[in-house]
Amino acid sequence: MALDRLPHAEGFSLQRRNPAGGTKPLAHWGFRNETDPLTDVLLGSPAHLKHRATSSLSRKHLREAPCNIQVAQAQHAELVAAYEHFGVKVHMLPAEPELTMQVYTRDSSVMTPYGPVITAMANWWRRGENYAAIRAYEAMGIPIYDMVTAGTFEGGDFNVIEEGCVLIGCGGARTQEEGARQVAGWFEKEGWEVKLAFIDEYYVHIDLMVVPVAPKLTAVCLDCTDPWIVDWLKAKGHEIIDVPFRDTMALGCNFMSLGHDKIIAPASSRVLIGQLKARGFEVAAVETDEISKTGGGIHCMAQALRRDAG
Ligand SMILES: NC(=O)NCCC[C@H](N)C(=O)O
Repeated sequence: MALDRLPHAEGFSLQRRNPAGGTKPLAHWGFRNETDPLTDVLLGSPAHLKHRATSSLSRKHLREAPCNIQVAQAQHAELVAAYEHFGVKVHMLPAEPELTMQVYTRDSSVMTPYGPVITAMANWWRRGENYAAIRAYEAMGIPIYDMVTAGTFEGGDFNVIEEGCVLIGCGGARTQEEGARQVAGWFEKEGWEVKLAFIDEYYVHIDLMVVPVAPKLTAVCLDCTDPWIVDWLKAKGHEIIDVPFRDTMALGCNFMSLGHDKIIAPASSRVLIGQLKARGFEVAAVETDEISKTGGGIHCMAQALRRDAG
C-alpha cells in the first residue's frame, strides 16, 4: 500500500537547502522542538522484520534468545495503537521484503524545520531505506532539505535538544565523523548551536542514552553519557532524569515524547516510568522487549513528521 499525498503538500524538491544558510522553514511539516505536540509520525512496517547481528546488543540476543518475529509484530501493532490512542496520525512506510530493518524509521531520514535530511546508512542491509525514504517523502509531498554525501550518517545520531540546538552522535561505525561534520556545517549555517558527541560504537546511536522528555527536561543514562553532555544540558537549565545503565542497554531510555506531558515508553523501563509519573506525565507503557532484541526502541521506531508549535 502506497503512502498518500498529504494535505498541505509542498512543492517536492530533492534539495531545498540554501547553501548560504537562512533556509525557509516549511509552512506545515517539520518541527522546531522534539518535545512539541506530535501530530504526525512516520512508522515502518515490521512485516519483513529480521533479527540480524547488527550490534553487540542484537548479536547477544540472537545468540541467547532470538526475537520471536510474530510477537515483535504484535508489539509493534500495540505501539501503533498507542499513537492512535493519543490522536497522532500514523503514516506507515509501505512494506518492502528487502528492507528488513525499515521498522526503525528514525535512521533513514531526520525531520528538521526545513524538511527531512536523507541520511546515509552504514550497513548494506539498510542502505535501501534511504531510497525508500526519498520515495515516501515524494509521495507525501514533503520536500527534502538535503542528502548526506560526505560519509555515513544515521538519524538516531541527530538529537534535537531544543529549538535551534542539536547534539550529533558520532560512533564511527554508524555515523562517521565526515558525515557528522557535513550535517553540522549545514545547521551551523542555519544559525544552530551544534555539538558533536563522540560515542563508542557499542552504543550504536546517541538516542540510546539521551532523549528529550519535555522543555528543559531530558532523560540521560548518566552511567554511559559523557559528563560534558550532562554539564552542557544542565547549563541550559535542563533537569535530568537518570535512566539506569541496565535499562538503557535494553532500550529503556529510548521513548517518544508526544508533547502535552504525554510519553510512549517501553513497559520494562520502570525507573523512567516512575520518574515520569511522579512528575505528572501520562505514560503509555508499551511492551517492546521482543522487538528491541533486534537493536532498537520506541524512539528509533519513529520519525516525527510534524509537531505543532502551539
Ligand atoms: N536509532 C536507533 O538506535 N536505531 C536502532 C537501529 C537498530 C538496527 N538493528 C540497527 O542496528 O541498525
